[in-house]
Amino acid sequence: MDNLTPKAIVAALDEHIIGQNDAKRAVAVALRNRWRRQRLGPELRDEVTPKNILMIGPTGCGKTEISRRLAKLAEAPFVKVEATKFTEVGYVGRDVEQIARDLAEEAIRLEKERRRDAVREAASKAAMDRLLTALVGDNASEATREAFRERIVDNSMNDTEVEIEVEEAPQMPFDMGNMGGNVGMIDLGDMMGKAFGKKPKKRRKLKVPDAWDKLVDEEAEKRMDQDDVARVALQNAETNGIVFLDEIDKIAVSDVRGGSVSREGVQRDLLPLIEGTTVSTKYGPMKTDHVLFIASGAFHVAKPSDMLPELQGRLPIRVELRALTQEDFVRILKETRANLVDQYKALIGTEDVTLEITEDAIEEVAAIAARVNESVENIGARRLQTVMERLLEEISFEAEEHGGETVTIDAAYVRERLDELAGDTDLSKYIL
Ligand SMILES: Nc1ncnc2c1ncn2[C@@H]1O[C@H](COP(=O)(O)OP(=O)(O)OP(=O)(O)O)[C@@H](O)[C@H]1O
Repeated sequence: MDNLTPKAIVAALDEHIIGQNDAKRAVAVALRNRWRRQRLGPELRDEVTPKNILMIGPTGCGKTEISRRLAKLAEAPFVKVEATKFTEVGYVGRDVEQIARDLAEEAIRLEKERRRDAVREAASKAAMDRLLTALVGDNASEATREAFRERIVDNSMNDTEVEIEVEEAPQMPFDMGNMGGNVGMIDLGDMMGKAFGKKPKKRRKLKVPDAWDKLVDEEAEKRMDQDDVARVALQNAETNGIVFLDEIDKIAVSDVRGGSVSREGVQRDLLPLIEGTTVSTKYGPMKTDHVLFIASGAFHVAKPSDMLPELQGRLPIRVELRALTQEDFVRILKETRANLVDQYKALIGTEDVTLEITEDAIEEVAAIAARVNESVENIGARRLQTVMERLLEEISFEAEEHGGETVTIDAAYVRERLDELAGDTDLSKYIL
């Protein structure tokens, strides 16, 4: 974290996201401010609240991607929520607290992943012991066990089924769907586990690889101090958590009637969460005061000034992201790390086929994506996915018949595969 200066953060984001410099700078500063806050004395530290960000820009231009990458860089718990979800029928006010619970859940997952390495070896050994006993019984000789072990390791038993005893959360005895959003607090398995000293077990028949995964999981869990995991994770969610609130513009316009929940109501419900409140999670109470909120929307119809004043005040940093151009598409295809072109090359490469995509083919793909965005609907860089998939459909389908060959995609091939589709608005609507 010490090395993550704003410049270093922007440089890291640059590897994945083309353009959108204002947004990158804003999130970089927000992240660095957290690090700075940790360095303050206790009195001041509690006063400094995150400067939440409002990202304004059309769909598919990198808003989520920047936020997600930022979280990954900081190893911070991250959740994405559609604000419109809370306007649906059946919504009860407190549902928004589920956002904090989801963040806690994500922090737990991260913390367990972090600790998994330390217990991997011991967990694998114990899992193998249990798997072998399930396969050959308690009384088999060491030689038999070893023979089976080798067969498991070299994947010869992948289709074999085995019955193992696994920990299981019991079925819900009644419909908890009616209890609104607070179900997240209750884990019946956990409760019963605590009440009876351990989780209930159940015999299940699984394929050997699935049984292996399940057993390693269980053995790893056993070796972690769950209370400590919860404590560290909750603290991480509180100080480093990032919530991405998409489609905030859709709840900014004044109310519509009939069935749906008041949009202003949703804004009011979100406020305490953003201002800082304490939410009860199944791991304990979680404070949201220092969670970073990144709200985002296209704001084609509503304007940021249509939001409740209190909410506007809580999203003080405004950044605009611009719609992507054909030139951006070329760069996205060529320059970003693990770009689509490299992905397809690698995938097809596994069939021993060398896939070449020429420069002018990439230019042509970008031009077609831009054209379809203009004529059908602008879905930004997402269009590249559909166009590339269509372009490579035939090669993907037949690849294994061309082992050892080199397949070259040039501009002529791109035009041949896509021109007609791209030129026909009706067809593009369905296919590209
Ligand atoms: N500027 C960019 N550079 C590289 N890739 C991009 C860029 N913008 C978008 N993408 C790619 O396009 C896809 C969609 O982008 P993203 O999820 O960030 O959209 P968004 O702006 O959040 O839109 P929405 O509000 O609809 O969710 C992602 O796979 C992302 O990698």
